[in-house]
Amino acid sequence: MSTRPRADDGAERAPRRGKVTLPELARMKAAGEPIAMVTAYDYPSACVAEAAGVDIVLVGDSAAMTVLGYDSTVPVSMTEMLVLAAACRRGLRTPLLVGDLPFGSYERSDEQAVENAHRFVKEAGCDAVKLERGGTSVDRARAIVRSGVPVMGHVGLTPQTASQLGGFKAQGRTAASAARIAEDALALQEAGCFAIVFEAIPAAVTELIMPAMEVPVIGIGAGPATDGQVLVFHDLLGVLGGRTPKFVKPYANVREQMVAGVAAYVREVRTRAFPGPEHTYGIDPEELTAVRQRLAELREERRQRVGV
Ligand SMILES: Nc1nc(=O)c2c([nH]1)NC[C@@H]1CN(c3ccc(C(=O)N[C@@H](CCC(=O)O)C(=O)O)cc3)CN21
Ligand SMILES: CC(C)C(=O)C(=O)O
Ligand SMILES: [Mg+2]
Repeated sequence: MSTRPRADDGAERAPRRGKVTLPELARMKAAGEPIAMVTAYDYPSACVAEAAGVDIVLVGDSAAMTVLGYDSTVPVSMTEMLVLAAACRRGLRTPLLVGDLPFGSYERSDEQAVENAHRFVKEAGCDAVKLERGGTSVDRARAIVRSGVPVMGHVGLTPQTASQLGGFKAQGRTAASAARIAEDALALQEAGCFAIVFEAIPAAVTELIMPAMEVPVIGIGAGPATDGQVLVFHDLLGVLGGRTPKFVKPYANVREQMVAGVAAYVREVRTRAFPGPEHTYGIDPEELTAVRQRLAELREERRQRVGV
């Protein structure tokens, strides 16, 4: 029947019909079916998202911190993002694939924004792109949509400009800040964004804005009122260890398992318990005799050449 990849724990939801599209996401919002989004940064994480039945995969610029080791999202380049996005594409069939435009790749002009959006589509096979903030980003979003590429907006805590926001801190905790978030979200919606991420916003503020939102809103630290949720792959699986944002729920502790696995390997290398016979190639005894003879001949030839 279905040739769709399946999670092997059997705990997965009902099989889905096919590729997730923009109309499908709009239908899910209208039907009140929550949208599940996760980040991915490479082929294995994309394969996991596919097998788990995720609706939207975001190649997040959080890659700067989760897989490249930077201490903010600012340094990651378009070139780096394209490598990661293309790897994700090769692991995905079903979810919508969104490329996160990195800091510096869309602010300069509509032309720059359209060019880099097209690179995500043409060079990495993305279905859509995401950009941060209101203000000039609203014009960039409009330009990219008009150029034929779907755009996801992102308001609230916008990590690319976190220094202007006082760091990685929740937003919308004053009337002025909450009103600004609402205005930015509405402007992005009017610019043609097919969905908007709300990040690190009080749940009560999200609830007040939601009735005005006609496109799907995907929350991360924005409470339960949104149309869907997104988390960073490495956070929800506990790949990294160390501090995680307040909104993260750890569903696994993969780092512990990875360290234990590598440590067990190191132990067995040192005790020569690995490799065992089952990891070792055999050879036909007659061939082995011929090998022995041939090596003896080579040794003899070498002795005569070099002397000794
Ligand atoms: N691994 C990872 N996960 C993320 O969700 C993520 C990144 N990296 N990198 C970019 C941003 C940074 N993010 C963050 C980081 C911290 C908080 C947070 O909850 N901060 C606390 C403490 C702030 C403080 O120091 O006062 C808060 O209560 O707001 C939120 C979002 C979200 N993004
Ligand atoms: C957390 C999501 C929304 C993001 O922008 C990222 O991972 O870069
Ligand atoms: Mg991002």
